[in-house]
Amino acid sequence: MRLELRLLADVGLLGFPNAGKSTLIRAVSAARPKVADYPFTTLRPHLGVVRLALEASFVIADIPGLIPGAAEGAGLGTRFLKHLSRTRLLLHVLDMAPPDPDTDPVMQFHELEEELRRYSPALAQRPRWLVVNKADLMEPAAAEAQFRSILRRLDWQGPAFLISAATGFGCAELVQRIGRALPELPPAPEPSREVDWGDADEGENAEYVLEDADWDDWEAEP
Ligand SMILES: Nc1nc2c(ncn2[C@@H]2O[C@H](COP(=O)(O)OP(=O)(O)OP(=O)(O)O)[C@@H](O)[C@H]2O)c(=O)[nH]1
Ligand SMILES: [Mg+2]
Repeated sequence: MRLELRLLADVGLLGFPNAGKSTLIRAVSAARPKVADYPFTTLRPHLGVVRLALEASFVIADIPGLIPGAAEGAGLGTRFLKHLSRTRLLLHVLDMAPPDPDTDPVMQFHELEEELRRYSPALAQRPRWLVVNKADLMEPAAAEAQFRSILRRLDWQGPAFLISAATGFGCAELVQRIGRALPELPPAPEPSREVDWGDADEGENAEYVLEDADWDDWEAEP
């Protein structure tokens, strides 16, 4: 048996490095993960509490970015995705204006989705909203046109938001919509087995999970 610590969050952020996940969690919560213009700034998960009106709140998790090949361990791999296993909603954060003109946000979307599917088909089925970030890098009309073009090329049918995590544009509407949607979303799946460790050091937003045994590790009795 293997003992794992998992963080508990309602909403998880998914995206390539530099998409602006940490900037977004800083914009909507008191969490202060580091933000920088190089990939893999975030090296471990961070939780932020988003406070809404009327005492309501939800917890959002920022995890390290994923890159193509993450399922085989490229970059920081996919192991941090386990912290999203109990979320009820995923936000797929896309950089709408990557610095390299050859980088296509729609291609990046498909690449990340592929890594997610390879990690866990169940997690890939979880409700996922599209968050198109860095709107401030373009004139408003151009940003809107680029947003529409991304949605059209993805044939995106679900909720989608044009935001700027840097200026806060669109962020209030995003968190309000999340707050309204969460009560309607299916509950997070229960882990197979849980261990009650009382007041574990990691606080109320963590749980220990006993993973099923890998029987290949066991030797047969003589
Ligand atoms: N102009 C602009 N820059 C942004 C915005 N959001 C993030 N950035 C910049 O993009 C870079 C990456 O931002 P981060 O928030 O660190 O990105 P991340 O997705 O957390 O990256 P990793 O931790 O490496 O996965 C930083 O230089 C940010 O200042 C935005 O809305 N507009
Ligand atoms: Mg980050």
